[in-house]
Amino acid sequence: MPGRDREPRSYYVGVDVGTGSVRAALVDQRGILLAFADQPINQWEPQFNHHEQSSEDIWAACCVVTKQVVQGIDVNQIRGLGFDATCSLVVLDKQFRPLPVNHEGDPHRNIIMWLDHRAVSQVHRINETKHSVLQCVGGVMSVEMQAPKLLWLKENMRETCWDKAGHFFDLPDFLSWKATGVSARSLCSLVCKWTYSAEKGWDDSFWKMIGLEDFVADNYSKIGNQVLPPGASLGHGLTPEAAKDLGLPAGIAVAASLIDAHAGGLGVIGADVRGYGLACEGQPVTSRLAVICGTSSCHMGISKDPIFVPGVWGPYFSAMVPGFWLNEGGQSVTGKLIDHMVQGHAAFPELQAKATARCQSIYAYLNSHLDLIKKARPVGFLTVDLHVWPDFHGNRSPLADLTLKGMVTGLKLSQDLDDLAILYLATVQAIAFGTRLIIEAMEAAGHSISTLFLCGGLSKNPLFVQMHADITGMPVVLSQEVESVLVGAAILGACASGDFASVQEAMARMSKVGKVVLPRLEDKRYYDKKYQVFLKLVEHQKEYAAIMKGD
Ligand SMILES: Nc1ncnc2c1ncn2[C@@H]1O[C@H](COP(=O)(O)OP(=O)(O)O)[C@@H](O)[C@H]1O
Ligand SMILES: O=C(CO)[C@H](O)[C@H](O)COP(=O)(O)O
Repeated sequence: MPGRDREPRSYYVGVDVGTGSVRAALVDQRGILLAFADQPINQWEPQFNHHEQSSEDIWAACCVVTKQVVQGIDVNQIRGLGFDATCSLVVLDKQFRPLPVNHEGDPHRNIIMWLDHRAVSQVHRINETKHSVLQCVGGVMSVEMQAPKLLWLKENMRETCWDKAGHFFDLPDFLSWKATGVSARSLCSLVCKWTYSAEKGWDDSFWKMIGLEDFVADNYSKIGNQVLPPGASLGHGLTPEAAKDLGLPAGIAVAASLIDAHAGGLGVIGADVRGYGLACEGQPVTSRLAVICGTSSCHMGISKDPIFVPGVWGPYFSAMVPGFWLNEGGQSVTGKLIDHMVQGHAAFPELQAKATARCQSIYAYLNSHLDLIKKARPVGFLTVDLHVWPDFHGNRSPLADLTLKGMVTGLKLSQDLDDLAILYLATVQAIAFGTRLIIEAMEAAGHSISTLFLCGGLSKNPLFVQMHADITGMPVVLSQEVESVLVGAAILGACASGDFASVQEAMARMSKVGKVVLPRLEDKRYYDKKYQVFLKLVEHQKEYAAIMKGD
């Protein structure tokens, strides 16, 4: 279109803090990524099930990647900035300095990560209260939420942490505070991880009942008594100090944030699907399930009315798409489990050497190796006698049982590359069966889902995507921009800038279909049989536990 290039362009910066790395992108009004940068972040595991990070490290990484993506452009064209991050707990003292969350007293490590399971005893006691707030987390609170972690700090680190703490932030809210000096919390974090209700606010009786009456007494000032919808513009925008750190102009709009999975949901769920022949075309957006697959997988389904799904978090009002209720199913380790299985196998050094020699990622190599050994049958049939139960870090949904463990049946004496490749395949399939179980629970409670929208690091793996299509029997939509979580973060920045009237409008303009992967329906019988075995595995695991508990 003549003259179009001369129009001043508007850019947004999205920053996404995942478990393993920080990513930033420069995104335009059509949702196109013009620049991308990433940087790994430190994690500490001082003891089993304790996982910690550093808010200073993470902020420094945000600054590095943001500076990289805006290099060479006129920064005055940047209209807004949005953050998303994992729902980890950041602890600061009364002067906003990091406080240690560990007995070693290392103040650098002031974050209890989302996957930290130190607060098992606390979460059991919280669940025993049967308080009504638990109805909005699937009936059972997860050890990965904030209330049990806060109680752990009070009971285990009273003098060194609890008494000195001035501010407890969800990581996405910490980032928006750091950028603007505004400590208002996002409705997303508070509703999904802190038991806040969009309609009723905090429930004093819950905090008193679990022994954290301290928050009630000081009017929730340490955990948030000002709450804003995701995408709302914060204060006066980017402070001069943060602007210098990030390499952006002071005063640009900064949005109230989202948890990473929720940003992924915004990045994919609103795309225009016309012309792809999908069952969700012409149907309400509630027929779509966004699945954000990174270290963990999160299954985000929305509805017009609240739906209570046992073992699935929510219903949360307006926590992702404004005006809709959200249910969030999840698997605590998916990418992390695949990495664990592959890296722990005896043939891993051989795999690494061969992949490096071919300049391929280990996963691209494994996928081509499976193609080589599958012979005449479809690749998925290589696991006819090898089955995996994937809950190596407990089950988040729909069983909501953190005592569950991983299982593998069908092991042989071989340790070669074929063996590694087939174990990897069985693990990928087990994760997809876990998704099927979550979808069945959501549908039994009233959701009606026809199409999956995948994003996150694992959606770059074609085998992972195809197995999700084959095992759920649903088409999988992949976005035009692989880094859809960053598009979601940029949508927040775009909303805060005022360039779009609503999150829905920004979603419709900025998220786009890239590719559709259809299920191989001819393999359905085989996967139905494997699913039967999958369900038997957990049944048997429970039987074993009962036998061992008996006299
Ligand atoms: N190109 C790829 N092929 C296969 N797996 C990938 C690829 N890229 C990332 N992954 C996997 O995705 C997971 C990390 O996803 P990511 O979205 O980066 O996680 P997080 O947001 O938790 O940091 C890892 O398990 C990694 O192995
Ligand atoms: O609990 C979650 C969202 O509600 C996520 O699992 C958690 O934030 C980690 O995300 P990721 O796997 O992308 O690192």
